[in-house]
Amino acid sequence: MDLNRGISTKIVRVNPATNSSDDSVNSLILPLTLFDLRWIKFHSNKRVIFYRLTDSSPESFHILILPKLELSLSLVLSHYLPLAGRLTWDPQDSKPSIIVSKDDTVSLTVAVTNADFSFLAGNGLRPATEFRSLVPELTVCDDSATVLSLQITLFPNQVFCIGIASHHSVLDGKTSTMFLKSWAHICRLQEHNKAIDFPLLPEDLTPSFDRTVVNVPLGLEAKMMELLLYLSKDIDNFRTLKPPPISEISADVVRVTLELTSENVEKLRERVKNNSVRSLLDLHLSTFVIAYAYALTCVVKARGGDANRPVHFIYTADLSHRLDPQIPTTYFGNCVFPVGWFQYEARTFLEEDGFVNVVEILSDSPGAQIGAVAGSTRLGVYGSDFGWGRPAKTEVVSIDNNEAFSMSERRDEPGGVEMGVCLKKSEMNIFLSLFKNGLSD
Ligand SMILES: CC(C)(COP(=O)(O)OP(=O)(O)OC[C@H]1O[C@@H](n2cnc3c(N)ncnc32)[C@H](O)[C@@H]1OP(=O)(O)O)[C@@H](O)C(=O)NCCC(=O)NCCSC(=O)CC(=O)O
Repeated sequence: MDLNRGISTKIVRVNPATNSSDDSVNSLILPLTLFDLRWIKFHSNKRVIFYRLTDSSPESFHILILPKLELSLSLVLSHYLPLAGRLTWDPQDSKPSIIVSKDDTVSLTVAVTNADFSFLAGNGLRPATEFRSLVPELTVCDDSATVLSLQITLFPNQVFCIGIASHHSVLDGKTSTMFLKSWAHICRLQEHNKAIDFPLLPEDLTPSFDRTVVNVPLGLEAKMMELLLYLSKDIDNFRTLKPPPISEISADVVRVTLELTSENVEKLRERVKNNSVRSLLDLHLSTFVIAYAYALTCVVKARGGDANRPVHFIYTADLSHRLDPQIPTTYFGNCVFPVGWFQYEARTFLEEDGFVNVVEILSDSPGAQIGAVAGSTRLGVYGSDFGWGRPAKTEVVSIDNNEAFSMSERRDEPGGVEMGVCLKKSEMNIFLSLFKNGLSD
């Protein structure tokens, strides 16, 4: 593993805890639904979450904290068994399934680094490449892929981070955050010395694996496989779980974290109301639309270039409460689907009213394709407390290669939005000046 700044690592395999009197944790097959299938050839979602410990030394991290994290991981995996399994596409099957076998484990990399936490977990400009070494890879081959891979990295001065790589066809943002909160919940029980052999999870964190709740018309899955074939860049080798190759991240790509306060959002909202020719009833002026339209307009303007060049933009919608019947909030699996626009040219964004134009577009009904906003302000990722306080910072690492934004709630204030953006340094400087100046206009 290429690790910056003197990281040392070891890899441990964590198995789902089994009750010695119960040998039922043997094997499990979980089919993919329509909403899972859309993501089978996607690159893994990668997130890193930084925690600041209160009173610890590297010794106590290894002696006390790491064992608690490992034990609670093993316990939580017994509730989330599919995460120990593999996405598997057998030659005789028309679609992949999740298969868990008796001795399946999750890979946990344990690393120690002397990188500067306050720099990496700050909001300023940071080389995007530095985050790669904090999150492990999934193992993917043509007919099989691991579902979850974890890394815990200890920094100097009582800080550690958890890096999570997950397969999008198994976990969407809601399910992956639920898993994280469940792990944190069980770890907190250990931390408070309430160690119980097999702790139950609260109802809102107990995953439901019942696939029959996804009630979609028969035949849509076959249509989805046709769509994937159509979108595949390698039609001759369609039956592979390997995602299309992506180019290496260039060394001049930098990451920044931006916040829009509720006041910023309100001001931008007023700007749309005052400048749009549309009736207010035709505008969807949510925080999400305002933030996405604003940031995207600044990115397109920062790149400049030919006003006729196409600009494709996309987001992912959670359909769980939009289906009839609705899907329970504890359902384990994807309920998200990508929504996108492909017919616009850069000029729409470059005009003086570019931001207002994009709000109007996002207010309309969509077409469909891949996603470019990772995360959501609704997932509550800053609520994942393992017993040492809320995260100091979270980053979606995987936005560094697909021009996506990440979104989450703000850590310290209600309302507004925290966004992550990765751009080449030269574009980033222009983007930041547009973003900041636009808020003070
Ligand atoms: C399609 C959307 C993005 C559109 O969002 P909008 O906010 O514009 O529109 P909306 O109709 O949903 O909401 C309108 C207003 O109601 C509020 N609102 C609605 N439902 C809410 C809820 N459950 N909790 C809190 N607020 C809610 C919104 O905050 C907003 O108010 P206000 O204006 O005040 O905010 C969203 O509905 C959605 O589906 N979000 C979830 C997307 C998601 O799950 N992403 C993760 C993808 S997977 C992924 O990325 C991988 C990973 O993370 O691992």
